[in-house]
Amino acid sequence: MGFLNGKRILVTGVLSNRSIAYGIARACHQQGAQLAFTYVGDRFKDRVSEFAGEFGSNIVLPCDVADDAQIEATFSALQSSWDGLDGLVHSIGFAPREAIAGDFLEGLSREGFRVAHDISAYSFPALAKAALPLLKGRNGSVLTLTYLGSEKVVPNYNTMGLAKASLEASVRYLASALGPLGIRANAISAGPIKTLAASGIKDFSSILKFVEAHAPLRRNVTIEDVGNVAAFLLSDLAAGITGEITHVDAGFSTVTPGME
Ligand SMILES: NC(=O)c1ccc[n+]([C@@H]2O[C@H](COP(=O)([O-])OP(=O)(O)OC[C@H]3O[C@@H](n4cnc5c(N)ncnc54)[C@H](O)[C@@H]3O)[C@@H](O)[C@H]2O)c1
Repeated sequence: MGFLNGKRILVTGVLSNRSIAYGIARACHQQGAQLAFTYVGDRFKDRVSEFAGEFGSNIVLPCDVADDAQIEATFSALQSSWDGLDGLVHSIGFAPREAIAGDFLEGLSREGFRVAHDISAYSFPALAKAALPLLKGRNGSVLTLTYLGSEKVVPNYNTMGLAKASLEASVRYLASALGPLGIRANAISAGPIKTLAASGIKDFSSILKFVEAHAPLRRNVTIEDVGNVAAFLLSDLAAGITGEITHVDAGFSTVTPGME
């Protein structure tokens, strides 16, 4: 028996066993949740199905958030397995490579900005909207993943920092829109973790070293650290928390590096 016993949670964004979404799925499974998963692109279907199997799930649905029709189809398909949803995990981010490398203005383009915001920011409220019929009446919640680069300048994060700022604003607007229905919206601002998405960011390993040297806990966080907080935020233990950005970053965002 765990604190998510009987809860049904849809997890997007599992791509590898290093994905933050994988850590979230594991923690939710350990706390007794039933899980469903999405994947992008047919070639990843088998891989995500294997991960789903690890967590006792056979609900694995295609969902490319760039495509409105796929978003709709995901929730119609989910409805044929589940009559309701208690949690939605949005663990999705993408920006074209030139938008997350080097000089901010050199890498800036209308198309790079559009894609980063479309995939990494718009998709969260869009998924929440599509999930609403299933979420209604169950006191559930929606959760996304953000990063410090929205609040402060982080080298190379560039256009993605702008997209994350938009994503964080959407958490507050979603909290306000969904609150009267008893549905909560939150984000975790995770410290840097070596995942496939993170490897797209230039010089990511130097960020990991810097955080380890300066964070109050003198270490980087893991997908277990993030997963455990996600499970808590998705549960009734967090019934009074909404519109909140919770930092799971070993305290890094609280210090002025070099002056700690
Ligand atoms: N790794 C970090 O250091 C870190 C820190 C803070 C926040 N985050 C955020 O965590 C989230 C998950 O990233 P991760 O680090 O686990 O990397 P990851 O590469 O494991 O996951 C990124 C996911 O985004 C999905 N995705 C990309 N384009 C998509 C699309 N069009 N439709 C649907 N899904 C799409 C990928 O399939 C993948 O599953 C992202 O929002 C990322 O910005 C990561």
